Amino acid sequence: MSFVLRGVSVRHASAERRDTSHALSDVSLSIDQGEQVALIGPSGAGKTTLLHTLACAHPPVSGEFSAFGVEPWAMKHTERHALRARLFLAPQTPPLPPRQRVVTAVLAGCLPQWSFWRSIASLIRPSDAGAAYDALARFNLQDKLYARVDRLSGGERQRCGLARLLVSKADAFLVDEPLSALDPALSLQTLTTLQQEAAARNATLVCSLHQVELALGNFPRIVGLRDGRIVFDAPRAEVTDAMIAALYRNARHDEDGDHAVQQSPEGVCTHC
Ligand SMILES: Nc1ncnc2c1ncn2[C@@H]1O[C@H](COP(=O)(O)OP(=O)(O)OP(=O)(O)O)[C@@H](O)[C@H]1O
Repeated sequence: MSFVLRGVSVRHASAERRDTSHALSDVSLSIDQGEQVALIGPSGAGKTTLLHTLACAHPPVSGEFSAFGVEPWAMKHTERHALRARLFLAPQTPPLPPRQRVVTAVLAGCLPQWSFWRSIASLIRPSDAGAAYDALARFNLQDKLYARVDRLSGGERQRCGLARLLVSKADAFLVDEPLSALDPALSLQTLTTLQQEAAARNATLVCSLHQVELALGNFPRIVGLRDGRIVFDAPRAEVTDAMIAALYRNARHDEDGDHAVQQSPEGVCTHC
């Protein structure tokens, strides 16, 4: 089992003190090694928080959480650090130093398995440019190997961040909205590459997506989150249009207070 959460609640350390709500509330979830799971839900639902919790970045305020059979928050800091090397968290906006060459940025994905001295040496002369080239080629970015990161487009930067994941040796890929800067054709190609890599090494893939169609069309298991809670956790064949509509229903009222607005997953008002 990759991850087990039982009644997990998470509160952001930077949340306002008077704000007593939780970013995740009473979340229970089990994810097997090698499973591929899509997280969907409206903005602010808690998808990123859940991914960060799985990556051992946020300690739960209550509940039980284990990753690969151990409890990260009961471990020593150094042990937890070692555990994190098995988890690759790909944020929506990858933290790539702007003046760095793409090759160096991609090879940062190897740092958890490299020695200190090899890591330092690779900053001066990339120690495995071939691996970076191969990873970039899977996203059609091989010609950017020696480009500077700040000369990449948003979509290229996003795929450069994902190429890091390919060179890592992680056992779980935790990927936050990997397609937000990509056009539809590139989105499908990028998602396919991620899924193929996860399947080839039996890595667990948990991926948050705003593209509900892509989630339903490509992932065997769908978890719907809203207001920090799991609304449904089902095989894709069991996810109905009504479940999706309820997940994204926006019950806010306009200024007159009498016009309930419903939003589709793409944020288009379907009521008017
Ligand atoms: N650093 C933070 N400090 C305080 N509250 C936060 C922080 N990050 C997120 N939150 C709050 O936690 C809740 C869940 O946010 P989260 O980013 O996990 O949602 P999300 O589903 O990933 O949203 P989106 O689809 O917009 O990225 C929201 O209410 C958000 O305002």
